[in-house]
Amino acid sequence: MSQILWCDNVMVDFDGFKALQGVDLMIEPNEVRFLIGPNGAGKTTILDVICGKTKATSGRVLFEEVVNLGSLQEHKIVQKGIARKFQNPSIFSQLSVFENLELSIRQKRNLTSVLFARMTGETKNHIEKVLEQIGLQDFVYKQAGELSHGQKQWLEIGMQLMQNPSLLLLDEPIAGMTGKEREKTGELMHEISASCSVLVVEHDMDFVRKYSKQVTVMHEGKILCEGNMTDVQENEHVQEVYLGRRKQTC
Ligand SMILES: Nc1ncnc2c1ncn2[C@@H]1O[C@H](COP(=O)(O)OP(=O)(O)OP(=O)(O)O)[C@@H](O)[C@H]1O
Repeated sequence: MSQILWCDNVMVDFDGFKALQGVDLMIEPNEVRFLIGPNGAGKTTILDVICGKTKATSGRVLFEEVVNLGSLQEHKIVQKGIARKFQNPSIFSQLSVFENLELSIRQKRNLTSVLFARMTGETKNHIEKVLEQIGLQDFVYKQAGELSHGQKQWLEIGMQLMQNPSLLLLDEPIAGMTGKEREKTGELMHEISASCSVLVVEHDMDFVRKYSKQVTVMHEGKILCEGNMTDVQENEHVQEVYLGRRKQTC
């Protein structure tokens, strides 16, 4: 498969305001792609279109080359393998780390049946693998509400990973984190990319510089440029419109 996601000429018009004006974006399997741009550039809107929260006015979003996401409801898009972690964690504070992960398994089960059902070995293995990935193996029985801010964010990433996504959308994942937590999150994103592409919206340029390979810059609802961080920093249009200056480095 040559690409996991293809946004093809996507337009979004909010009552006459063109938030996206023909966005073309391709994400490859196992890629970590950073999406940057000034406030109002359309970053969140493109994530909203991908996960079905907002419907494109025109254009297509193809997933795994064949599935047109535009025709699907949000929960169907999740079932197809697209997970999204929003900025504010939506963990269950009263439940343990383990229970939060168990609840996230992609199955049509309600809370009671999940808590009281006998767990298969496969499920346990999956939870253990995710616990290790997110570095919470020593906090299995800790109440989620008692975790640190960074740990809560990782738990929520883990909850998304329990669904075995092919594409994970992250919205400013390091906001409010300490230096060490940021580092761990950067490493985690690359670890995750072994099994899943990651599209991450981020404002922290130091973090982007450190952990990016490919960066897409958006401005006024369009893709301004793409490339590695060095290419992006040297691009005059980026310096002009994104950074508001010319011939300087970001
Ligand atoms: N539901 C809506 N109705 C009208 N305008 C909207 C709506 N949602 C977003 N917009 C506008 O669309 C533009 C793009 O917004 P978006 O949130 O995608 O930008 P962004 O790049 O994520 O910005 P930020 O970095 O500040 O979060 C903005 O001008 C915003 O005000």
